[in-house]
Formats: sequence, C-alpha cells, structure tokens
Amino acid sequence: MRANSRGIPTSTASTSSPAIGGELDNYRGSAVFARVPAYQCLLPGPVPGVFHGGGMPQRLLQVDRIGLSAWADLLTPENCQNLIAIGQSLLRPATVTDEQTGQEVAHGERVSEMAWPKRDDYPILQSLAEGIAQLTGIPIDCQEPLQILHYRPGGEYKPHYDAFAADAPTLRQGGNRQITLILYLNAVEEGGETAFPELGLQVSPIPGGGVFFRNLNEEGQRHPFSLHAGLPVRKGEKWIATQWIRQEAYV
Ligand SMILES: O=C(O)CCC(=O)C(=O)O
Ligand SMILES: [Fe+2]
Repeated sequence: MRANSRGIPTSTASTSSPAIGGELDNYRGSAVFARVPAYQCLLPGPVPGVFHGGGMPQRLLQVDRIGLSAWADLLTPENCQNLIAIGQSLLRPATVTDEQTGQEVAHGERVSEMAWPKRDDYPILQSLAEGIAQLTGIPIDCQEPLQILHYRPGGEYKPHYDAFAADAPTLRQGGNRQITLILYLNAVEEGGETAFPELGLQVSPIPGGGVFFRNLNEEGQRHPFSLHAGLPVRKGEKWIATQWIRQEAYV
C-alpha cells in the first residue's frame, strides 16, 4: 500500500487496473465523469446521523461508468468499530441467494463469514439506513437488510453480479438489486480490494469509505459492467458492510 497526500491508501496490487485513491475535487468536469453521461451519478446530499455530516463532508474520490462512485469518510471510526462488533456477535459462514428459490445457500464463490443483523435491534443500523436513503434518494423500504462480512487471509468473493437473472423468483421480493453500497470497516494489511474487471478499476478498502455502483442498465437488466469481486485478502482481515438496494420495497 502507498498513500496519497491526504493519507488515503491506494492499491499497488495491479499495474493494469488503476486504483481509486486520488481525489477528484472538481469531479463534474472530470474526464472520468464525462464517460458516464447515460447514468445519473449518485451525488452527495446532506447526510445525517451515522454518516459524517456538517463540518466534515464526505469526499468523493472517483466516479465511473455504472455510476460507480468511491467515497471516503462515510463512517466515523467509531461507527466502523460498532458495525464490526455487531458482526462479530453474529457471524456465520457466508451464503449467496439462490436465484431460483430465493433461499440463502452455501457457495464456493464466497470464502468469508457474514452476519445479517436486524435493523430494529440496533439504533446504528437505523441511522445508517436513513443516511443511505438520503445519500441515494431511494426510499429506505428498498434496502435489503445490511450484510456484514468478514474475510480472513485467503478469503475472497469471486467475480459475480449482485443483480439477479431476469427470471429469478427472488425478483418478487422487490425487483432487482439496482444499487450496491460496500462500506469498508477496517484497513486490510494486504489485498482485499474490490475489483471491477470490466471497468479496469480496483477500489482499495479505506476504513470509513465506501463504493456505490449500479447493477442494472437503463432497461433494468443486469449491467455487464457491474461484474465485481472481492480480491483475496493476502494479509490481515477485511470487514465490510454491504447494502443492496432493490428497485421497489423489499419484502
Ligand atoms: O468484498 C468485496 O469487496 C465485495 C463484496 C461484494 O461483492 C458483495 O458483498 O456483494
Ligand atoms: Fe457483490
């Protein structure tokens, strides 16, 4: 890992995939933003509660196709610790949603442990959900339960789409996953970047930071550019919280 002038770690894992880490203060006019005219970018709003607000605005680091935007300072260090502690108390081996049955099933593509805490049980999760709704402009009802994930060394999440196939029965639970937000809760010693192979991008886990991206194209179909992976953790551990947002109210 190296760090830019503000101490934000940037990845050196790959020479072909530029890591996100440099800040685009004037992102609206940037070449990167100009490449995404078809997708409305997720712009920052005033964000309450668990997100840093007021005196310490979130910092937009990069925007790319599929409205991908990487952010620093979405969560305070205390928020991160609280979320990790909730995860620690509830961890079990990670599963994926079976597209046909909608059930959670074990799968070799995910080598990690996960927790699915109930929002009603933890005030921090309610504040987080409200902050995400405000940041995205998408009603809180569309959010699936937050998922907290833990990877040990060697742990990874192989390339996959978060959106479901067009005929998946789980689409009845609120349509497809239109947006993913991955929040990074700790600093990974080595590895653990979120990679977007079709975009040639990797996002380094910056504690308190996160990455938003769209999973669907304008026709509501699975967007090929949304393919992504959690690269293997080479050293240390990795904690994230993933928020999937459906097209309609999640049931
Ligand atoms: O671990 C990562 O960086 C990716 C996680 C992910 O893709 C997911 O939770 O859907
Ligand atoms: Fe994913």
